[in-house]
Amino acid sequence: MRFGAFQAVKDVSFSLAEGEALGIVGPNGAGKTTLFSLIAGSLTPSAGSISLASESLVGKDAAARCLAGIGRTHQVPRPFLGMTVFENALVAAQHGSGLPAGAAERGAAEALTRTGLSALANRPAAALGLLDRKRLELARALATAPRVLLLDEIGGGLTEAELITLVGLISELKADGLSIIWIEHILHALLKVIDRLICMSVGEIIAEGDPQAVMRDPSVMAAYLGGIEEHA
Ligand SMILES: Nc1ncnc2c1ncn2[C@@H]1O[C@H](COP(=O)(O)OP(=O)(O)OP(=O)(O)O)[C@@H](O)[C@H]1O
Repeated sequence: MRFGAFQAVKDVSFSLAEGEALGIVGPNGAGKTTLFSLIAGSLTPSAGSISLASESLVGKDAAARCLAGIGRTHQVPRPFLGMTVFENALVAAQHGSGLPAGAAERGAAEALTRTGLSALANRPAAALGLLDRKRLELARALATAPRVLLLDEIGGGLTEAELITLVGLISELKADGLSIIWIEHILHALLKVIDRLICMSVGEIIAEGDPQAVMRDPSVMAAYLGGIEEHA
């Protein structure tokens, strides 16, 4: 992926097994969010291919990829602030799940139950605190009925207790069979969930495999110059 002369993601190749949780770490500017945008279709790569369950996603825009099963949360939650929590989930279900009206409504309600937001369903999104905004960001992604869930630094800014809640929730989604790719700087939270870890640096994958082994990799330590938890 090029931004002018700058190549933000280059020669990155990996696969995700069904039901697998894959973590992605890497210093700021490594190209992690750009990679998500390439998968979700909000950026078009200058070269390369991507497929979901052996069906090519090349040429499909972000809306089509969402319908195909790519759900995404953003680093900074972007709810429709003037809408209620339920309306936010409903819009996501109506536009992203491909389900007929009644089923989309049930899907939205289920996403709120799943994320612990049912009691706040009629609250305006603008009134939510950070953890609930993160929950809503996740609920909106779940309401699109994803097969693959992309989580972009969903743990950032949360207290330790809030992180425990979030990790429990993501673990449940994984246990239900959802395939997950999670970009996260908060390593101890990430390691509780993931099966495999990729480390990116300067647009490339520099290590991949067993999470503990990746964290011990000298090239990963060098990329961080001093440790990941401190970096967060
Ligand atoms: N729209 C854009 N135009 C120009 N450069 C961009 C654009 N988006 C990202 N970049 C650059 O591409 C590089 C990778 O950015 P990206 O946001 O993917 O990194 P990241 O690994 O997600 O970082 P962080 O951990 O800080 O979120 C950065 O140098 C960034 O400045």
